[in-house]
Parts: sequence; C-alpha cells; structure tokens
Amino acid sequence: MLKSPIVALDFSTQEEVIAFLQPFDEVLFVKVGMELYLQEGPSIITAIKALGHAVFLDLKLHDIPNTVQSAMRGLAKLGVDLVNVHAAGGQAMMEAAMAGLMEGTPHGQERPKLIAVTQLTSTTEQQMQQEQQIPLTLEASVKNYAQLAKAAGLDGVVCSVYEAAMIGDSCGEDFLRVTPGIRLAGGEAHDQKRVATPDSARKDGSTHIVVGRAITQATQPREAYQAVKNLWEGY
Ligand SMILES: O=C(O)c1cc(=O)[nH]c(=O)n1[C@@H]1O[C@H](COP(=O)(O)O)[C@@H](O)[C@H]1O
Repeated sequence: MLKSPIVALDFSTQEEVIAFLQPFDEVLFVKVGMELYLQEGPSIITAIKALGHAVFLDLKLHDIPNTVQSAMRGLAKLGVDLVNVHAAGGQAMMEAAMAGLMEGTPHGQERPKLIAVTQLTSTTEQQMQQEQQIPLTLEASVKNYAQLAKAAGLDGVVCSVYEAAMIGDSCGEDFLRVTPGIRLAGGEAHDQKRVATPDSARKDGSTHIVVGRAITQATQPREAYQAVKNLWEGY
C-alpha cells in the first residue's frame, strides 16, 4: 500500500474534488469519507480512480454482523485500497466485515485492506471514561480494540500517533497504524484532541498518516501537501 500521506477529501461535491486534485501531478493516496460519499455515491470513487489515485473509503461501518458483511461485499467491488469499520462493533462484526470483503472482491483483484477505528482522535480520555463509561485509560481501551481487530483477522487500526508504537509492540510491526489528527507545528487543532505532527508520527510508530484540513484548507494546498510529505518522509 502506498506510504504517502493520505489526504482526506472532506468536500461535498465532485467538482470541488476535481478542482483540488487538478494541480497535483503525482499519484496521491486520498480518503473519501462520509460527507463526500453520501452525497456523490460510488461514482466519486470511479472518478478518482480514473485519475490514477489510491483510495481509502472511510465509512466507519458499525452495525450487526450480517449487515456489515453485505455492505462490505458491495464495497469490495469498487476497487478501493482501504476500508474501515468501528472496532466497537465487536469481533464478530469485524470478522463478518472481512468475510464480506473476501466474498465481494472480484477474481484476480487484490482485496482492499480492512482496518478498525479504535478511539476517535477527537476523543479525550476523560470523555471516554465519562461518556462511554469505559473505566480504563485511553491507551488500554485502544489496545483492547486493536487486539480485537487483530484477533478478527483485520489488517490494522485507526488510532492516534500516541498509541501507534504500543500497538506495533502488541499486534506486530506489520499491523497497520493509520493515524489522523495530524497538524503542522502551530496549526489549528479544530475538533481534534489527540494531535501530532507528521515528523512525530514517523518517529512514534505510525505506518500511515491521514491529513485533511492542514492541506485542503491551506491557501496553497500543493505546497502544504509537500511540507507534510517531507516531514513524514524525514527530509
Ligand atoms: O477514520 C478516520 O479516518 C478518522 C478516524 C479518527 O479517529 N479521526 C479522524 O479524524 N478520522 C478522519 O480523518 C480526517 C481528519 O481530518 P483533519 O482533522 O481535517 O486532518 C477526517 O476525515 C476524519 O473523518
């Protein structure tokens, strides 16, 4: 899977996406989330793939196993590189998601990688304990979800940079640690709580970073992308 920063295309129309991608002359790894997918539908994936970019379809599925399995069977046909579910759906749901992906992947094509969201990067330990009533440290909760995902046969998890190294130790170095909540030093955190810079992500165990507003809302998005990429790659 491409190692370059995953750019979150949090736009609502295909026109905005095409305008954003237009100045880039390299292959990108982009993320299509619920804002874009729920408004444009599967045709947005076809349009982005036609430009040659790799796609993470981030729909964070979380439902009963049968429903998630059927949904994944359909999504597997889109030819995306990476999809996700919420680990809070449980091990049986994650196993069903993987089964659906295997059933739906067309013969001769590679199965999309499947990862599970642990604790959202917009969540603090205090919120988790008080609102979700989970009587653990945030790190212990993330570790529990990561181990469930591993037991279910998934390829990795979404977590913050702060838990990435611990998950590498506990689930293996080849287990993906995809980390959003990435900001350039001094950048606005917005609604994110567990934020880190691209260079700390590289040093602290992330296998992939997800970057949205620090690039998409920059006055010069292509330059912002290059700055993130250089820090991530250690230049
Ligand atoms: O699954 C995700 O991609 C995700 C999980 C998570 O815990 N936190 C998180 O921010 N994300 C996504 O990553 C992106 C982060 O966007 P920015 O905060 O603008 O960089 C958004 O598209 C979120 O939907």
